[in-house]
Amino acid sequence: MIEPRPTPVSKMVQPDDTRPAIFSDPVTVNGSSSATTLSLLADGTLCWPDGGQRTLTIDKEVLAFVADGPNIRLKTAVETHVGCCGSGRGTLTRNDLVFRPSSEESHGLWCQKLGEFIDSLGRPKRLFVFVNPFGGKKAATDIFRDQVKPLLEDAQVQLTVQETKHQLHAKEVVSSLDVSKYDGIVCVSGDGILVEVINGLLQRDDWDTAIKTPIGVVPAGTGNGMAKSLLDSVGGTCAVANAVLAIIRGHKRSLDVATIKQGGIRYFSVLMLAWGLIADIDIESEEYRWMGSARIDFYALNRVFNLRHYTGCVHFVPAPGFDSYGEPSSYPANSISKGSNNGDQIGVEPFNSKGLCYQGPEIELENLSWRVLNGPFISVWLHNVPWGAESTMAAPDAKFSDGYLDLIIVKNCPKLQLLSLLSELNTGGHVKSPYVIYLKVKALILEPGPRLEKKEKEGIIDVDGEVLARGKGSYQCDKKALMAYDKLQITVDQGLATLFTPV
Ligand SMILES: Nc1ncnc2c1ncn2[C@@H]1O[C@H](COP(=O)(O)OP(=O)(O)OP(=O)(O)O)[C@@H](O)[C@H]1O
Repeated sequence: MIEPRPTPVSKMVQPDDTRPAIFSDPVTVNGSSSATTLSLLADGTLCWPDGGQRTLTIDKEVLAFVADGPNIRLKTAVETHVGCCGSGRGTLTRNDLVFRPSSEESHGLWCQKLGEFIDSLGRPKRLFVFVNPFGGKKAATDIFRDQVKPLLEDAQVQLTVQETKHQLHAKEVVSSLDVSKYDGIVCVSGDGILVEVINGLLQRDDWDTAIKTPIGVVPAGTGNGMAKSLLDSVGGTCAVANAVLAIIRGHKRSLDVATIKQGGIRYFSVLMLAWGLIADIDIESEEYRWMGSARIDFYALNRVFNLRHYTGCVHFVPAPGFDSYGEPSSYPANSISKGSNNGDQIGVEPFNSKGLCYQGPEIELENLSWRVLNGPFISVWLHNVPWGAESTMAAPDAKFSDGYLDLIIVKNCPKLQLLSLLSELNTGGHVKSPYVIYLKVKALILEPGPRLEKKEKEGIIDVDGEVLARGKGSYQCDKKALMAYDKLQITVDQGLATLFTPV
């Protein structure tokens, strides 16, 4: 949470006069009667003596500056540390630091030097923002108005805001948006809107340039796995203000995109795919939504005590160092059967109205070294980033752009041990269990089969929190899904998408 404060915040540090200054001149700070020397150092630190040496780092702490008559007003957001040694991340305090240069000429030079430095940081100036009023606790509209907009306005970012009106609205908008008018697209939502944006960008005929548009995520849904993964990767808390500051600062990182393919249908995933226990808990517990967040724990217990095992197999291309898992096999090509697209799903057909969409990575799958793990399985889980939700660290070793997906498999596991490893999902400790197979893969073919205990019942395949396929006799199997409960292929394109990221 960012707290506005009446008094300026800057850091007091030991004097360090050895760093070169770009510009240095006498000023008065915050209405003080005595002048001091303010210096802008080459690394973007502003420092001035005031009892001790005070500093502000432009990249991290200055949102923008405005010329305010004879004064210059710096809009700041400074992290203040509480507790011993100042370790860890603290709270953010928003503030203005006002200084008055000694002359009109100096005022002009300060504006020029500050402007040049901020411009060199490559920060976004124009953003297209999606707000999903229906995501999570239906708080995204308030979060945007109270926490996101004020910060972006302080940072002088021009905003074009679109509230999503229905499912797939974000995908629709993005598929024809003039992305050249924006320096990024921001999702004030859960992961669902992010996934729509990725799929919308990749269904354009100019997908190869469109997908380079940086995407920002502000946690305002139920599943905020991507925002949590980004913020946790730098030791930050998954808070709205931290996510917005990361967007303002404009640092970027690339993100692997997985292409899930069945027949002519493609779906682009950036978070995870689940089949078996996790998918069943995630999707079937919807029925107990009235219980609030307890529904997941309640339904997980239910599922463990009435445990299902799914027959089928997982063919995979292991990452280097993981080639001892499973048995050698060959590319089980030919029969990736036709999907069941009913036209109102998120997936992408290989052709759009004008031409060709993104087809997935160009990999000669038949030339790779395939291996296979045969069922029955309790759970098969594929993860692109560490966190699947704010409290689920599914794949602690997952990296944003290593070009691999983390595969987490549970086959045989006694029920008590299964409960214990589910309880460790919030720390990632489950992957150390002897009952968990944890490896990295470059490509995967999933052949889902029926339940061992009830051959007439099949399962659900869950991708990024949405149902991708519903087998016979599964939960709500009369509802249409994008793909058939049949063989599907997953490949990874290393670093295809770009995210705004904290550093
Ligand atoms: N106006 C709307 N009405 C209904 N659904 C919408 C609307 N706008 C977007 N959606 C859908 O809401 C879904 C959830 O979006 P979001 O990413 O914000 O939240 P989430 O945390 O992933 O999911 P949820 O909170 O529903 O569990 C998306 O699939 C999106 O298509």
